Amino acid sequence: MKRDKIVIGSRESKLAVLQSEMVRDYIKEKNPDLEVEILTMKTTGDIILDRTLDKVGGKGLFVKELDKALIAGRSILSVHSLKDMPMEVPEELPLLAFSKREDPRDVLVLPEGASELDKSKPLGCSSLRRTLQLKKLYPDMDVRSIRGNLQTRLRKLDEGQYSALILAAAGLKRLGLESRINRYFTADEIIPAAGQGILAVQGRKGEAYDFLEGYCDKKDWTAGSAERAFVKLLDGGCSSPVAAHAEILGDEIYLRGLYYDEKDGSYVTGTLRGNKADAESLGRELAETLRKKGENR
Ligand SMILES: NCc1[nH]cc(CCC(=O)O)c1CC(=O)O
Repeated sequence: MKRDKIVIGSRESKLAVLQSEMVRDYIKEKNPDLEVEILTMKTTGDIILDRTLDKVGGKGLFVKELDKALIAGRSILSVHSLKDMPMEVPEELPLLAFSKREDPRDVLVLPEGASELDKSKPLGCSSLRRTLQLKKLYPDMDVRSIRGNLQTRLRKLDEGQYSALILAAAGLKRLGLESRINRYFTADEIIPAAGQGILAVQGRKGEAYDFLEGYCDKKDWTAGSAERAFVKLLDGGCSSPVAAHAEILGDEIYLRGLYYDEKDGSYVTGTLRGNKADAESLGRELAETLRKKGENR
């Protein structure tokens, strides 16, 4: 059946809509006769804003409502930030494609007009992954949790409650806010979340998706898959502090991982190199190695 219209499900934040529009624009360019609509909705993660994500608990806080729309046929695709996706996706809602990755690094953002870090105020960040790694970089500073979408967080920063925020470069760059970045953390200073900077396109089993042809970036599909295999083995969700980052250099994959030990609140990191054809098994191998390293300390 030839379709003349499709609907993309999206979170309703400015960044989420912008990301869905990026996928829409690709589809429109390749399929000029196809009408593409974006259906926005609020997710649990957007509604509960008074607690950090690890305290809200559960997996898939940013995806459930989009899954429901897909299953009910109100949409044919969902566009997500890959890093917000649980490691297990429902069998009937497979991941179809990963975008080319935007800058995967975390960055420091100062209040509007500030030129250096005011160490008397706390750093603001929303994840335990960042909090843990920041303690090593800024041992003499407090870290306080901050929630809400990017615009909300930046407003709180500019109102003077925080010395700086730690955010993903990807979101800021997509929103045209790159000029607010004061410092980039290397992937060794702060290991990014698995999938950071990649968009995931999710669909419904049994549908034809020829209109998406050519969208998936092979290199970043490999990198994202290795990162997710690492996290999956350690059973981390979007709110877990597990971190993983993969770089593809020719035929080689270079993996970095962070494993957090819930029992004593400490973490270990490590790296692994191998052939990119073994991306997922290398991700699992690094996860096993780090779990043992954590347990034997
Ligand atoms: N958890 C929210 C979220 N999900 C994806 C991004 C950034 C975009 C991306 O990683 O692709 C952000 C904002 C942030 O962490 O600063």
